[in-house]
Amino acid sequence: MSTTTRRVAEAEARAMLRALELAGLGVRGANPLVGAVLLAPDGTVLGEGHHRGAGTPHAEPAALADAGDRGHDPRGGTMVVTLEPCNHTGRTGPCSEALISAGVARVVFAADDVNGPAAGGASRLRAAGVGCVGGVEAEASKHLNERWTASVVAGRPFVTLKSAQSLDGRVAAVDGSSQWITGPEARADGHRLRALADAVLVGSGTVRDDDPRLTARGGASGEEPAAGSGPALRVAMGLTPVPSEAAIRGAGFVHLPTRDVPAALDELFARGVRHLLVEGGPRIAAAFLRAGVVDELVSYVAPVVLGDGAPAFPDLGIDSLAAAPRWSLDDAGGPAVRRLGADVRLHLRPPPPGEQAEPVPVSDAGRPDPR
Ligand SMILES: NC(=O)C1=CN([C@@H]2O[C@H](COP(=O)(O)OP(=O)(O)OC[C@H]3O[C@@H](n4cnc5c(N)ncnc54)[C@H](OP(=O)(O)O)[C@@H]3O)[C@@H](O)[C@H]2O)C=CC1
Ligand SMILES: Nc1c(N[C@@H]2O[C@H](COP(=O)(O)O)[C@@H](O)[C@H]2O)[nH]c(=O)[nH]c1=O
Repeated sequence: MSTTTRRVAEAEARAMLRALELAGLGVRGANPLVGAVLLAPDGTVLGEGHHRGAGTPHAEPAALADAGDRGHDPRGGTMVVTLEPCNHTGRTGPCSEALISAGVARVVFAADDVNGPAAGGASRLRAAGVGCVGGVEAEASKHLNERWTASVVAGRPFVTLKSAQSLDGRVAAVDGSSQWITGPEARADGHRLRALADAVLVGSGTVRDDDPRLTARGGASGEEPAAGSGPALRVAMGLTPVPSEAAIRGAGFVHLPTRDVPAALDELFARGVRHLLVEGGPRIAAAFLRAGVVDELVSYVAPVVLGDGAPAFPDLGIDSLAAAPRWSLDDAGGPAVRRLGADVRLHLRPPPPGEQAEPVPVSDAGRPDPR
């Protein structure tokens, strides 16, 4: 191997590690976390980019744009990216075509794209004469997007669970009051979570007790959302009819008269939901946890003790510490632990599939089946 070839190979290896770092700046949801670094033929960095969430440019066009902003010519360069470039028009155009048009000569990517409609970028690039190498740091990229991949393979939305709880893990006081446990900064952040999702879901109990609107409003000031600032759907789940005067009703309202979590996810997926935010209440949260479909958890913890109020996640059937799943802090999209006013925000990822507690069979009453 010549010195130049070795230098370029080392630059590509470094660029992949940087691309993985950039990927982690994105937000979890309907799309995977992806980062990209564009190199000149001699290995110099021309541009960097990452995907910032569904509907925004993918990592490769972001890196091309960054190179353009820095006055660099991408022609003949190498795009180093953590996921196989997409080959379809989804919420944005195909990255394979963007790379071909830009005159990029070589693409080095980490993991294959498991998302059927988007896959095939590598073949398209090779057919256009672009050198294409996959599998570099593939395990690191797969680890980053483990839960997103699981949701795509299962053909269901990516599920974010949110809870706003007290120091002792309660989401309501004994009398059912819960507004507000957390302060304005944490609630504003919760509204940003809503805006990121395609749908926000609560159970019948929350509809009855809170009469929530579930819109993504401008935080503490409480103004209504700008048109199109999501979520597209507001969902009530449970057998109880939703009163005609309920605040959740209106354009984008869906009632799912079921207690079956997989059936609810199927229905929402069929309606185009790729990212679902579950806002509770506690029995719905527990049902999604029991079904093993929670892909990330955002918990806002307030410095208040509520004693015997409703626990955040009841009836999980966990009877020993050894059987309790241990979540890990997730720094994707910003620090996993953040101070928001008087409260703390925790961003967590579930244990890997092999270490998950088995889904608990659930009876018709929505409680764990004692069998
Ligand atoms: N602090 C926080 O973050 C939040 C707090 N809350 C608080 O929680 C309390 C309400 O709690 P809760 O009644 O548990 O509310 P839920 O929203 O969890 O509603 C529970 C109801 O959901 C329906 N349901 C649908 N599928 C299932 C399933 N698989 N398993 C169990 N139930 C299912 C059932 O109603 P049906 O009979 O119609 O089928 C059930 O009674 C209120 O005090 C509210 O203020 C609520 C949300 C967030
Ligand atoms: N109590 C509580 C939350 N509760 C959630 O907010 C819902 C009300 O939404 P809306 O009607 O749109 O304002 C409520 O039903 C529940 O899902 N959220 C928080 O960030 N902090 C809190 O302390």
